[in-house]
Amino acid sequence: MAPAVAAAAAFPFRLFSAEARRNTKNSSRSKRNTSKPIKPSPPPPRSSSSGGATTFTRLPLRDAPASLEVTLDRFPTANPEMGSPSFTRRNGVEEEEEVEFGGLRDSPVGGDLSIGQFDARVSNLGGMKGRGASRQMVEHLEDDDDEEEEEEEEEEEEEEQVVSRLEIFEGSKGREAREFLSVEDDDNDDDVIVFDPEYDGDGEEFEFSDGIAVSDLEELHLDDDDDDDDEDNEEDVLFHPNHSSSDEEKNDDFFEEEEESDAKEKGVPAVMRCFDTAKIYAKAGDGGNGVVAFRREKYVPLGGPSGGDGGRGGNVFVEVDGDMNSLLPFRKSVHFRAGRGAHGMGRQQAGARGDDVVVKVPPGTVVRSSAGDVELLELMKPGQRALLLPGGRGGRGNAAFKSGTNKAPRIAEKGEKGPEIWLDLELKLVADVGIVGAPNAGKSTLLSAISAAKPTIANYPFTTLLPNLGVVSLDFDATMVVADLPGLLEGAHRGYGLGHEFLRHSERCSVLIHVVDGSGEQPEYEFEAVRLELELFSPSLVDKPYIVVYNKMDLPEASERWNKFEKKLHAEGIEPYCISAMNRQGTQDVVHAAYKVLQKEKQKMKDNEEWIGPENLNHVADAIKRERKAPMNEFEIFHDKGTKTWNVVGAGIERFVQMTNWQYSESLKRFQHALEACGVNKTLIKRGVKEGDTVVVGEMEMVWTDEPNKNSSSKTMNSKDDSVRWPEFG
Ligand SMILES: Nc1nc2c(ncn2[C@@H]2O[C@H](COP(=O)(O)OP(=O)(O)OP(=O)(O)O)[C@@H](O)[C@H]2O)c(=O)[nH]1
Ligand SMILES: [Mg+2]
Repeated sequence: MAPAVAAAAAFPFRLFSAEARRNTKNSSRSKRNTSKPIKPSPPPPRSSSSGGATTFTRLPLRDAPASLEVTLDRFPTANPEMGSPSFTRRNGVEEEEEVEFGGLRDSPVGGDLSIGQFDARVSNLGGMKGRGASRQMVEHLEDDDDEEEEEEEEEEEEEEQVVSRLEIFEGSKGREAREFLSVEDDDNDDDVIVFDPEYDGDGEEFEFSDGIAVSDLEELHLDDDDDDDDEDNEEDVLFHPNHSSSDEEKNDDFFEEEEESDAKEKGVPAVMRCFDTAKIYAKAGDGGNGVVAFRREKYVPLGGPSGGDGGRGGNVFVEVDGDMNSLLPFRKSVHFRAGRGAHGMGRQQAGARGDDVVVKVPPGTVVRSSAGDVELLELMKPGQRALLLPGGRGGRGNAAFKSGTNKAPRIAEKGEKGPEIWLDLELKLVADVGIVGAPNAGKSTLLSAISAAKPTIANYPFTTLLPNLGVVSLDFDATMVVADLPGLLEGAHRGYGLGHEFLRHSERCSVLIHVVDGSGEQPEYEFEAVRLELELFSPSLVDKPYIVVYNKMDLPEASERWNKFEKKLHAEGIEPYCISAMNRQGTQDVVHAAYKVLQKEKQKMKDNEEWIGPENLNHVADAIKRERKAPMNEFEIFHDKGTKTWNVVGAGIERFVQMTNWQYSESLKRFQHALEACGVNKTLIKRGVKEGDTVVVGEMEMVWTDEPNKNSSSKTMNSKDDSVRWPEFG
């Protein structure tokens, strides 16, 4: 049996990466609806401890056309035919140095590639030879998770197919690695050697005449004797397959202009619609990738692994800003993305943390998740700050994988993806007292009479379009906040007029002042109608303590009807006040009465608060953190008989897959070990998985092959390669 087949026996899957498809043009939306039949993939249920509040990026695994599937179907431990490729490092202009490697080699045009245990076929690179293809790939990898680039990607379909294939098989990436190199070299000569099989070296420091020997790095000897100009005599060998420039990604589209068209609500101007509601998108930063690097120092021939960990992604906070009084700023700023962590570097240098993002909201904002309409936070007091989304953990570099038996691990993790979420914000005004009533009743006039507020007053209905706030001072330390709300019409609860837009604000007021227009034809009827509207909108509103104020007593028609009105209300057990808001007559009595009722209400609320206890504002982030700690052996398997697909769903194992960097050869072995050890293979066999069935774990799709199973278990478990390390999540 050929070595390739022998190694394959240890692993019952043929792998193809859904991630590779993500980077393909053909996976774009326009393609999905065309010729290829799409196998429906039932979205596997996810366990979410945040009550459905948080959504994580999940790729449409089975939507991509089958033609793009990259299949790895042989896993040779070594390829004897490969020989020993070499690379040439050019130091300065003339000095040259050659280092020999064995193991991996790739062809610039096509043919067989082998990476560690894999053997894979890259077909027809066409005109995209060598370095050109590498550059293309890097450019698209940078745009990895950027939605805005999708349209551009559609235009460059053909090139991307090549890119997708290369992405799987390349051991290291060209341009970004080179960027890293050049930065280092500017001030520190030649500290780092970046391995790039595609790089032809024109005009830059290093040149590689052939592929990379990823599999045999222990034997690496980079003699530094020629480098007299190297001050610290230290050199790192850096493998960086997916080194994307974090600067570009950082907060680029912070406070992006909102481009999604507002869902038009009939007859309500945008300024009113957005005054107290907003929809925003928040995403915590992804963790930076860990890297594979090896220390190289003069007189230290085997410096050991020195790849640093990636930096943690930035967090998303929500903070109450006392200076804000509406959600209008969110009309323009919809997307809030925290910065991603920087990638790790050689010499065990960890990447920098991503920048945090603080979403500032006015007091009285209720935060809900758009999906599922789950209430997440209620932020009332200025200065309150909640950690909403914690940034992703940085991936570990190869230094972290070093062990007694594997002293030169060639494995590093990708950074963990930061969670993302769409949020509905709703502002409930924080007023102690709300003035309600029919349009033109004199509500704004009353507010202007009792406070320093200057609302617009005019003799026509719906003068007030947005709520006005005023502070009423009774004494040095006795104040209350009063809100004048837009007028209510009959049918307001069904959307007539404007009042219903703002009725919810009155839900938060402790006391209501109900203003009745005394000059109206039937003040009693008006009073009843408004009460009914409040009740229909929310029964809790009518239960609130309220004061009835009969206004415009200076007008003869109002004073004529007062007795009748008063009698009627007395019969209902209500004591109405009569005032002339315009002349400021009787308004102080109303203020004192309202304040008295307010004090009673506050005392009641205080008594209740003792039972509630302090609120944990970070509970959303806590739930996400808990989910991250989910053990790998807690998973569920869903079988779709129609498509012969087995979906393995579990937060732990999916996270493991997401953080696995498939471009390092040892990653597959580690994954293989993980599937075996956490019982996925066993469970699949128990449930009757058949040859050719598809197994989906997170972003990975695999095809099950029966044959190797017979003795796979023992082989895998007895694997001598100790580079397999269990992740320590947290
Ligand atoms: N004569 C007299 N007119 C008043 C009195 N209070 C208010 N008005 C008048 O009534 C009209 C409406 O007053 P506003 O305070 O704008 O009434 P509103 O209830 O705020 O009306 P909307 O905001 O449209 O719902 C204005 O022309 C005021 O001058 C009052 O006590 N006496
Ligand atoms: Mg008004």
